[in-house]
Amino acid sequence: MRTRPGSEEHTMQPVRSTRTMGELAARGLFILIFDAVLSAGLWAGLVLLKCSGCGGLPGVWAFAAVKWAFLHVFASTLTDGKPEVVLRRLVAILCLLSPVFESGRLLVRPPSQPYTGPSPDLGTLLLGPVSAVLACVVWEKYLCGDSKLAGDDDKRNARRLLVRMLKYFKPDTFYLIAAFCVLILAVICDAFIPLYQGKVIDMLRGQPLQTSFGYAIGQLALVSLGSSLFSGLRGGIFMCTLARLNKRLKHLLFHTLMQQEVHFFEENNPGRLSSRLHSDVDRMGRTVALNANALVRSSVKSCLMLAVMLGLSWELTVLTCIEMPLLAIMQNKYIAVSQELKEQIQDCQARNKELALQIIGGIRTVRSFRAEKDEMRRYNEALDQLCAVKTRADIYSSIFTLIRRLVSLGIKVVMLVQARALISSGHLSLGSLVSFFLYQKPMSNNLKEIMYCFSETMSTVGVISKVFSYLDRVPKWKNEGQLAPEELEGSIVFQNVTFTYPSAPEDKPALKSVSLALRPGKMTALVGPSGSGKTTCVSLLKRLYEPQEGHILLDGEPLHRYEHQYLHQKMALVSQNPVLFSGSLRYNMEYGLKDCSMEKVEEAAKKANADKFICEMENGYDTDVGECGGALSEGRRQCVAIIRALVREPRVILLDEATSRVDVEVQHAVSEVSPAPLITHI
Ligand SMILES: Nc1ncnc2c1ncn2[C@@H]1O[C@H](COP(=O)(O)OP(=O)(O)OP(=O)(O)O)[C@@H](O)[C@H]1O
Repeated sequence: MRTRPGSEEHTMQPVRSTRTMGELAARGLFILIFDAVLSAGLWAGLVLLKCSGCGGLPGVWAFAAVKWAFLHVFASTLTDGKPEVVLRRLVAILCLLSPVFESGRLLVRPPSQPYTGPSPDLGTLLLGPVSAVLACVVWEKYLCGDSKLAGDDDKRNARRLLVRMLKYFKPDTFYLIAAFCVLILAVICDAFIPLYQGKVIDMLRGQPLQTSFGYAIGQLALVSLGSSLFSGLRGGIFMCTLARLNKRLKHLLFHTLMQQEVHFFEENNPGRLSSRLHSDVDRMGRTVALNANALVRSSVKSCLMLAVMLGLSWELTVLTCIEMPLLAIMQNKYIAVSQELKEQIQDCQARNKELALQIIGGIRTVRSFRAEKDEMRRYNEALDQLCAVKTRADIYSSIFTLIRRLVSLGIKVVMLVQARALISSGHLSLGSLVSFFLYQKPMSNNLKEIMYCFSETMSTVGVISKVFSYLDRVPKWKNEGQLAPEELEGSIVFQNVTFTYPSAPEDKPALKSVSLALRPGKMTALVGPSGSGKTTCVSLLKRLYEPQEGHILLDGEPLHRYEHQYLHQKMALVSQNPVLFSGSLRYNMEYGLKDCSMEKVEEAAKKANADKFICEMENGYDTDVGECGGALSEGRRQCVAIIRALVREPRVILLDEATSRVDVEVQHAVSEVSPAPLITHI
């Protein structure tokens, strides 16, 4: 299997290891000294120019921006142009602390009191660097940790996988453009609904003209109608695009699976492959498409709402916005933990599904050994494991929800206090406050949705990577050739063939330097004790595996030079346990043949002495064989498999203990009609 995209990056030497902690601390100290020099320079300048303040809050923000640029250049010079993340973080905190603190001071001051600007006392000057260093140390030591570099690689990897996933939407570009246009129209209408609601409320308080009241109601009705119409259209187009993507991806994955060598299916059991094909493809398409939709919708809506909210009250907007970074940090931590748990849940679910399939599929064996209780216990244990992981995930989720709600509640209380002050000072009308609150809930929902989309998309990365690893898998077998001669004699030669099953140890070959020749038109029997390699010879002839050494020649040409379809038509196999597919007898008999006439099928059935029992069946050749041929006896299943081989008119027929359960007449008939049968297990 190919390596995961981006996995080569894990071999990169982390920057941190090349620079010691001592060096980092020294660089941090230099940055702090330079910051102190810049701050002292500002105050000295203000004193010399005899300025009473530094230009109010805009001045504080402007100085912070200039300081950021200077400190960043200084940090780059110290680190050969590549400052560590921790140093960049230190610079950012040093520059942001003062303006954020001053903005908060301006917000919580009583409206009657004028804003005085920052004061140059020693305590305030020291507080900035000390809190910045503390914040960086806590972040590095307890929140970020050594896993950060690996995390960066994972994120890069995730981004690459998501970009690749988005490329699969290319054939639906037209649908997507239409969906996003309608989405933006829906969002614009949505964003203006609370504003018009507030306007209508303000009009209810005064004595407005009938016409202007009707006009306001009309505007509200119009945006509401637009919102409903465009939202419906958006949903419809997105779902349609998603269905098309799912179909494409499933087809592609199924096609890739069909190309794989037999050993791949021995390594990956059918339950897991089926789950990848159905649940995982569905999940990855749904997550990426719906999250892209939600992300764009929420982002556009948030920007529009933010603009309207700033217009209503910038003070309340700033308070609303404080909630965001806090929630983002918590969400980030939660994603890291929940992602791991989600993967564990998926693995447990896949195992349980597999176990149930195995037990139900083998119910006859289970019953005949009276092993129901054992199997119930096994399944119960598997369910307990799943339950334990789910409980852990639920506990983490509850703790996260609790903390998130407490933070929101605290901010809401501060907002109410500020709103009261603004209304009493006449800076805010009641209608505007109602509008603001009508915006606030959807705004925070939008932000939550953006964060949720991010975490949900990240948690699907594991699933996407597994599906892509199957899509990228290069089958480990030789490409088929083009040889398809009209005349084929059917002589087979094994020349010094050595073969070890891929899953077996290398020193345990199933065949070792085997040489044999099968002459055309003659019956050859392979006889040997159990495990001596008779079935292996047949599997190699059918190219289910490739020998590691030696050659198998058909009419003097290596098998892989023959065209796939041709080879399997000329060399038909009836295996030990023939597999039939759900459907009619006829469907199973002409399986894999494009234009097979009924006459051919009947002729083959007659040759195998089976037409009598088929005609006796209720619907003759159209009789349903049940799931995997379960409605037929084992002998009849073998008969159908023999007819399936004969209908191909093969030059060589391989009977791998294929007539063990059929009547002597059938056995005789088969050996008579087969041009060159190779019979094993006689
Ligand atoms: N899919 C497989 N993976 C690994 N080893 C295998 C596999 N199939 C068979 N073997 C091993 O290869 C050897 C030859 O097996 P094979 O089935 O060819 O023997 P056989 O002569 O047909 O036996 P029997 O008469 O019991 O059917 C055995 O040791 C068997 O355990």
